[in-house]
Amino acid sequence: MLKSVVKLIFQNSAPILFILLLISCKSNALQSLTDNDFNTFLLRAEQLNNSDPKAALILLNKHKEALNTQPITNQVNYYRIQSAAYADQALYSLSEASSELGLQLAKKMNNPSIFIADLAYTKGFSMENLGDFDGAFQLYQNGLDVARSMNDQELTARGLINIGAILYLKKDYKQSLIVLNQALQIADELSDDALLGDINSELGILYSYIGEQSQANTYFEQAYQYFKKAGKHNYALNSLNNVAINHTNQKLYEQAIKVNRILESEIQPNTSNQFIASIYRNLSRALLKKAEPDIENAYRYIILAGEYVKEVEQHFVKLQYLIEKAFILEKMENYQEALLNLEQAQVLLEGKSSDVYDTSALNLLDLSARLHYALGHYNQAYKIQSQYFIQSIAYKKVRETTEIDELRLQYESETAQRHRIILEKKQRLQNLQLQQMTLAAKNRQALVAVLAVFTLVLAWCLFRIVKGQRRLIRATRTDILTGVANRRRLLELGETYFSTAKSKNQAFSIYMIDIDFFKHINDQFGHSIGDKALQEVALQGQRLMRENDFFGRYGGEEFIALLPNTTKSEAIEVAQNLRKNIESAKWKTQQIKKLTISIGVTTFEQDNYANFSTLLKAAHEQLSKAKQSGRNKVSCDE
Ligand SMILES: Nc1nc2c(ncn2[C@@H]2O[C@H](COP(=O)(O)OP(=O)(O)OP(=O)(O)O)[C@@H](O)[C@H]2O)c(=O)[nH]1
Repeated sequence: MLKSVVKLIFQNSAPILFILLLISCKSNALQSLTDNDFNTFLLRAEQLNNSDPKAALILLNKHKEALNTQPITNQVNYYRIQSAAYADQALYSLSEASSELGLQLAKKMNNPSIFIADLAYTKGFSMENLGDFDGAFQLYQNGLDVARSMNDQELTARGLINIGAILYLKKDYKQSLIVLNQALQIADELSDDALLGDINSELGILYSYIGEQSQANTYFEQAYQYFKKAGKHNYALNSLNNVAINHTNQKLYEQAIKVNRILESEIQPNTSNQFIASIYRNLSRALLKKAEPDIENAYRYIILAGEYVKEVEQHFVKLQYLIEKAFILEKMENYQEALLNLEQAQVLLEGKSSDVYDTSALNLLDLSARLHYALGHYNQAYKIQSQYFIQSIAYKKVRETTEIDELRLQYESETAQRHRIILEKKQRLQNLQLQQMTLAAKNRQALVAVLAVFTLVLAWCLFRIVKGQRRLIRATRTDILTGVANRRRLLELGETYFSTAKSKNQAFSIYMIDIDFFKHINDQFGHSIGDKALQEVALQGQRLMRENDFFGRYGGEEFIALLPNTTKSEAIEVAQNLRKNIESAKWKTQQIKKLTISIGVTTFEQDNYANFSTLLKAAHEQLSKAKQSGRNKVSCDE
């Protein structure tokens, strides 16, 4: 079965070794097999592919001679398994060719078959990895049509996962989120651990793309657990690799190093080049960036990674490797060699217009300008820096048009950050130009004009940065629908209140609040009335809490209240008061005659809970108890 969504794939040794093995096995090939024997062998190959794709390929090749005598369905099935095994070894060109053979043969079949969907996904996956996103998207869509027409839920979910991945690669994050959630719904119904692992992986990557790194980590960790449950060791390790990359993205370099060391110890002779390269590249990056950089080892690992990158087919991996290496060489003050690496990277970048290359292109320009500056090529540095400035603005614009509001703000902050860095660099260059121009007295007037423009741009950009950051802070803390604090803000505050309570030895209580039978409101009056009800409850909830308490929306129809310096008995009293007031409230939304809420209460006192998340979990449990005991109730911990 194709595990199409995992981006870093395993179990591949050098293709040359693999070809030698194929040749050596050829002499043992069976000349002919009965239909039944052939089917049994295909089943074995498919099972083997789960644990060792390389061995599966050897087995498949052993029976290649018998293929021509087989019915068409068996032949198609053969290519389906073979192409999946190639993809699992990150041998994408071979996988693409094999799945194409399967699809050609499938045209001759009398009945439609789910094999076609599988083959289309595999071919699409290989194309995706080779950089052809549009082609891949089309194939995923074809496969999905087949899966749907045959009413195959698992394959439908796989199609959605594939499409979700292409969507985020094409920066359509909102649509990607929607499609992945459709897949999640199916996977939940099927309780399919492997599928759930895949979806969590993809959601992790999507969240990481939109800058929600801690949420991304949660998804990667969940993916790890699902894959372990599904017995997919390699995929579980892949999720761990994603965790490590995420740590690096979050600047948690020591943690990234720790996870990478675990991954390093898991490298086997048949681990894929792509995966080994990824571990070494990530280690190198973390070693370079940690508080006390270990440049020597960072260089050692990037060189090691280079040995494996050579064998990797993915253009993008090769490109990133060259840029990463140039970053290290810069730190080693080996500017010339760093530039040589960037020149090679530039060659790889040429003709690539896909969005995926945007950040690499920006990194390349940024570093290149720095290197030229360090080498004293000031004009060149200035030119490249300006190019960087223009491209990063264009990059920002493309993003702004395609994203939902909150995401856009996220990027505004990133762009503002980039602008700040550009400004700093521009300022450095400006100083430099100043020196040059001072020497050339004739150009003094021009210099003044340039400086004036720069100053204006500088002031304008600073103004934008401050404005953008303020807006961002507000938006990232507030729930869009109700205007009260959102989940992120609540969790941040909860952690703070918890540590204050712990250090001052004070009590701290929290409520987990849920509207009873809220689904009925949506079902009866529609979602927009449901939304209004949520807004009103949020308003009332905020109003009915005491001055120092904090009330916000946790998500869906769930709210949380944080009550610092509040003992259990006080908390219960306030909760009952809140519950009664909601029960008897008059609602502005006419359709709502009456609403009740259930409240789970937990109190931290005398170190009874280790941290905020266990306190929150306990409040959730109490909420369930309140629901079970009839709703419109307050339940508290012992
Ligand atoms: N209108 C609206 N509905 C939402 C929103 N978020 C979640 N919901 C709905 O809230 C409902 C929650 O339903 P359930 O979890 O089944 O619970 P319930 O009907 O409140 O019943 P109990 O909690 O068991 O008392 C679902 O129908 C969701 O679609 C939202 O932002 N707006």
